[in-house]
Amino acid sequence: MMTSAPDNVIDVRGLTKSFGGRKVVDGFDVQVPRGRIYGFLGPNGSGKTTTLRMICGLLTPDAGEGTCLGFDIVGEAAEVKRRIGYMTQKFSFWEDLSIRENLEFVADLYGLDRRKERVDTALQNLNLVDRQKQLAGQLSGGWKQRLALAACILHEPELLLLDEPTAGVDPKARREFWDEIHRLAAEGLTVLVSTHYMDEAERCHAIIYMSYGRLVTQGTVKDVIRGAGLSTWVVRGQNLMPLAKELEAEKAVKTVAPFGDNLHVSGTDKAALEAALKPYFSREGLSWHEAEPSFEDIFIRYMADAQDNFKGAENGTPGDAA
Ligand SMILES: Nc1ncnc2c1ncn2[C@@H]1O[C@H](COP(=O)(O)OP(=O)(O)OP(=O)(O)O)[C@@H](O)[C@H]1O
Repeated sequence: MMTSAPDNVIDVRGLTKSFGGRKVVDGFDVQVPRGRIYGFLGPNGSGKTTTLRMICGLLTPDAGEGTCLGFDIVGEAAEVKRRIGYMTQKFSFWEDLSIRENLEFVADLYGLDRRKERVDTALQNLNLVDRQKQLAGQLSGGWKQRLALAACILHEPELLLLDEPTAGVDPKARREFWDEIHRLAAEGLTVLVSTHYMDEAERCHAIIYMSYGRLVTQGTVKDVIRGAGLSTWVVRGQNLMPLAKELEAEKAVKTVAPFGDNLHVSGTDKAALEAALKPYFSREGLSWHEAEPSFEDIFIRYMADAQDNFKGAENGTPGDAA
């Protein structure tokens, strides 16, 4: 068993996993310090769920090693599972039980002591007290997701692994959910949360970006934006899509993305990008200015890079390209 720095709640190295001979996680390293919220990003199928499942002892890696909460993720998987809260993409409830009854049921299922106290605390923390008698089957997406989080924290875990917990819920419910995540982190809970939402990534202390089973970049949002070495120009005008097509054909242009009446045009070689765009500057009806790349520009860039690196891959995983 490897030793973990005590402040790193998650410390895994070289995690590798194949399904049917196809490598979906490939030598993945990650360290997450205690009390921090880490966002886990990457395109669909990049291996995030598989990684989360290896970290929490639900899936045995083919190679690599590591600790979660100081326990070996393979040899002591049962200890890891006992101490974490894992919210999967598709959580389910007993639809004809009330919110309170669902939580009581979970508490009984896991043989938890202090059942009433735990359920009351979870209801209070997730603002579910007034709705505790409502049937789970009648709840909207946002309330269901709150109930799922309440069920996840009932056993007072030290680490929460959340797999796209807010997919499909409205911005207000998402904001409330994130308020709760920050409150829990302030109490010392560590959170690793996979998401496709850029605004959620920006709410994290740091992010980890994975593509084709590999770590691409990690750090604070600011670090990641700076480290991407991307230059962005914004062009404003009407009917920009034909122009977007022209710009995409320019070698120095990595990505072109429309935002209302604007196009964000990005490249990794600042001078080459400016030289390529110069002939367009004099076109009538367009105004150009250089801008800070947005977080989304960075991710579109990384996705474009990954596609270049794995050209020929049949359905978007590294094993396909091999
Ligand atoms: N049990 C399994 N058996 C076979 N293939 C699997 C299994 N689990 C995952 N995969 C495949 O591994 C790849 C990575 O999947 P994974 O769910 O880890 O990605 P993800 O990054 O979480 O994707 P998403 O953002 O869409 O949830 C996908 O191609 C998926 O089909």
